[in-house]
Amino acid sequence: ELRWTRRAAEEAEAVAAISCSGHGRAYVDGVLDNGRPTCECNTCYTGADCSVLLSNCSADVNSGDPLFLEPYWMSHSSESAVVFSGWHRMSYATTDRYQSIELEKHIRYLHAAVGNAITHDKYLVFGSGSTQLLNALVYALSPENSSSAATASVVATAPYYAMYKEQTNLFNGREYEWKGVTSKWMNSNKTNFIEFVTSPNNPDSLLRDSVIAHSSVIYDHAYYWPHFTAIPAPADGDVMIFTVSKVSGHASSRFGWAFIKDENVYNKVLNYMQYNSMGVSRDTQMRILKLFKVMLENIGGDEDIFKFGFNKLRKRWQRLHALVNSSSRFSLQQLSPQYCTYFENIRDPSPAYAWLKCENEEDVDCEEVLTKGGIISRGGMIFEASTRYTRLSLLKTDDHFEMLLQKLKPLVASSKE
Ligand SMILES: C=C(NCc1c(COP(=O)(O)O)cnc(C)c1O)C(=O)O
Repeated sequence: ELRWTRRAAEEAEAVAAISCSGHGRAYVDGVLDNGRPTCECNTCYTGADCSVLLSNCSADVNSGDPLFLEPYWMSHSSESAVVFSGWHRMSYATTDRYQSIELEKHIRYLHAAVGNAITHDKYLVFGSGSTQLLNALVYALSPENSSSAATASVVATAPYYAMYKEQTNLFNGREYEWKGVTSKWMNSNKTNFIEFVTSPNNPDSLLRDSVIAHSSVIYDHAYYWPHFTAIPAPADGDVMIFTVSKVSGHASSRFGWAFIKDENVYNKVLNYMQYNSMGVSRDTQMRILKLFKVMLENIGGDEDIFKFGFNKLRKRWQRLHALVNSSSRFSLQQLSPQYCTYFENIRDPSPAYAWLKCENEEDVDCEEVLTKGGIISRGGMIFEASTRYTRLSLLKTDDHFEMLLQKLKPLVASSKE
């Protein structure tokens, strides 16, 4: 017999029943209109119920907002819901590391089930988003003192995820300094590098490895899941970062984790977390635990989230690829079918992002070419690549992807011989 949870359950179900015409969402914490949460519409849709399609509205495929997984969770609503009591875990910490023991266990179970990482010989630290762990690890891998000779040089191979540079420069620690792209240092006898390696890479989705000998490497495996790539073998880096934003799609829950082999590096990251935020929200940890339990229960079955994500992204990639290949104006990164140890077969590409190149001589600024055609993308400059490239996110809703194709068609057609 439900007692104190009934009102919360009734409220959540009433809001979930607000349809927003399938082009938006209402949330329990949404802005109220006459006491009822309003619909928050997908790009280009408006009206009280998101039923109005704005004319001349741009397709926004800029951010890697992982809404492609929203339908999965809506079809697993009862298993994935969580109710919080008003007194749930009010204490700052019930363990010395602010970390849920059960969530630690389930993260390791998930990696073991997917086979994308070796974790038994590594320490595990949580972050508020993997974004928080990026600088925690730069700090932990930098020398203790700040004598300039020992300052760590932080680098990445272009094109790279801009956060690495922007965050390192903003935090501007005495022990480390952003030193640009790896190509500048390939034959240098300089030491003390910290190299960010994103695999699969953002923006081009290619699998990568370190290129600077003897560097401390931060492997960012945000996308090393079967949704986005074949899993040829489990990753086994000394420092590996993952994020719930891309594996379950819950970007706004702000939860990431790092596996760290070296105990000293691990302790320095814990120290950083103590002074930066005193851990990650336990509300978030409880929610993520529930989500991971659902994912683990469905591994290998018809409701496997990785099957869902892979099939969705593979179809999107195939449709985009066919359109782009129908003329010579644009080209995409080359991705080949590859054997995947998770699906135990050779699988098609299903990248998170399309790395689009403008091939016509006059189209020197590809982002601008698309902007004029009504597509908001992320230009190559941000990734320290040529302006001839721009990134298209394939991670958003069906509305976003369909609008992308609709706006891209006339641009592709405009150069058909
Ligand atoms: C959302 C986007 N990137 C998220 C991201 C992140 C951020 O993850 P969070 O856990 O959501 O903070 C980390 N690493 C890589 C390689 C990423 O691409 C984007 O590029 O649009």
